[in-house]
This record gives sequence, structure tokens and C-alpha cells, in this order.
Amino acid sequence: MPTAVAATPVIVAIDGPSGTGKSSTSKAVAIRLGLGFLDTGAQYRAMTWWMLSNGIDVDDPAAVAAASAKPTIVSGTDPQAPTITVDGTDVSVPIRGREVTAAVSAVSAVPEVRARITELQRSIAAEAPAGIVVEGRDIGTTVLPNADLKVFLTASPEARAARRSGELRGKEAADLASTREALIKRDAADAGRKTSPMAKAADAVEVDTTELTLDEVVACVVGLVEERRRPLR
Ligand SMILES: Nc1ncnc2c1ncn2[C@@H]1O[C@H](COP(=O)(O)OP(=O)(O)O)[C@@H](O)[C@H]1O
Ligand SMILES: Nc1ccn([C@@H]2O[C@H](COP(=O)(O)OP(=O)(O)O)[C@@H](O)[C@H]2O)c(=O)n1
Repeated sequence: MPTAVAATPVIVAIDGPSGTGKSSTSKAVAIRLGLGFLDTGAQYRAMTWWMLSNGIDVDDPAAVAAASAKPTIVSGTDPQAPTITVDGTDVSVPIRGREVTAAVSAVSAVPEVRARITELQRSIAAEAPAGIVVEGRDIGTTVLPNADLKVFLTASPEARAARRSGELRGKEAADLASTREALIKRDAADAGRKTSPMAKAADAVEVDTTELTLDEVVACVVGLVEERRRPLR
């Protein structure tokens, strides 16, 4: 049951590198507060899946830019059952595959891709009746700079790799060292790109989740939202 009902829509931006707990935290916070939930990484993954499925060379930024307006990406924002489709096809499973993960940083660095997906994210946030928790890499800095609360999650590379390889076990078994290397490589690409790199907004609250349980992180973020909303009552 939601613990609070927003009088005016509340916008929460949660950014940070891979494996810091953005998706799990954002979903749980949205459920607790009765808000929508948007996983913006899933949108970049969906765009990447479409490029790979249609034979576009993801290492050719001009080819990616030229094709970027073609796919129709639709995100369902119910935190209990988020959905993502491309041209009507449910892509929630294939976008988590290793091929998409390896290509997504190259596709998401292309300015035309970012412009299109940013516009989509802003319209989804504007239409959320009670408000929304939006998680990604550049939400607090670029997509929703006027968010009511901005959180930047961090965790040690070791903790992040352990969380990720725990998820992959049995599916695409990857050892800890190679998971850690892949995460670090993706972080460097995401933080180093020219257009809207992953960054902590100046007014974001940084939460190091290395030694925290998911429940503790959720309680911390819910507390921060309630703190921000109090003066408005
Ligand atoms: N504070 C935490 N402690 C331990 N495991 C966590 C914590 N937060 C998230 N996880 C787990 O780590 C994995 C990655 O979390 P996820 O929310 O997908 O991270 P992100 O969206 O930042 O990549 C998931 O399996 C999740 O259950
Ligand atoms: N706001 C965002 C969100 C994701 N992304 C890109 O999308 C990729 C996948 O994001 P994700 O959130 O699904 O990644 P994980 O942290 O779940 O592994 C990132 O590595 C970025 O390249 C982005 O550029 N901007």
C-alpha cells in the first residue's frame, strides 16, 4: 500500500553507474509512494536492440543517427509491472542480453539518439498523474533538472560486480572478474561521452549503497522524498 499520496506530482531522479541499485530502489520507492517508474536504461537498450536487429552498424554513429527516428519505443510505467516494447514487440527479455549490453554505450552516445529518447522521457514524466521516479545516468543533470529530489547512487566496483554476477548465474554465467571489467568499461564510456555524460548533479544527494541493504536504501530515499515534500504541505 502506498504510504503517501502526492498532492502535486512529485518527480524523483535517480542516477548512478550500473549495479548501484537504481532499478530496484526506484521501483520500490515508486510502489511505496504511489508514483510511476521509468527505467531509462531500458529505453536505450531497446533502441540498441532495434539497431542490432536491423543490421545497423552500432559503431557507425552516422548510421545510428540516421536510423534513430525509426523505432517506436513505448514504456509502461507501473512499478509493479514495468513494460517496454519496440514497434509493438515486447523486448523486456532480449534487451538484457550480453549483445545489447556490449553495444548500448556506443548507441547511447549518439546525440540524435539522446535527443529523441530525452524528449520521450520528458513527455512520460509530464504525463505521470501522481509523479514518477525516473532512473538513469543523466536524469538529474539533463532530462529533469527541476526534479523535486535528485539522488546519485554509488557502490564499490566489487559490490556492483557481485550483484550483477549473482543475477547472471545460471543464465549467461560470467565470472566476477570479467563482469567487473565490463562494468568499469561501460561506466568509463558513459561518463566520458560528449553528450550528456553520466554525472552527479550539483544538487543531488549521493548515497553509497556498498554496505546498505536494498531496504535501507529504499527507506533512505523515501525519507528524502518526504523531507522535500514537507515544506509544501
Ligand atoms: N543495496 C543493495 N544490496 C545488495 N544488493 C542490491 C542492493 N541494491 C540492489 N541490489 C541487487 O543488485 C542487482 C542490481 O541492482 P539494480 O537495481 O538492477 O541496479 P542498477 O539499476 O543500478 O543497475 C539486483 O540483483 C539487485 O537486487
Ligand atoms: N539515462 C540514461 C540511462 C542509460 N543510458 C545508457 O544505457 C545503458 C544501459 O543502462 P541500464 O540502466 O539498463 O544499465 P544497468 O545499470 O541496468 O546495467 C547505460 O550503460 C548507458 O549507456 C544512458 O546513456 N542514459
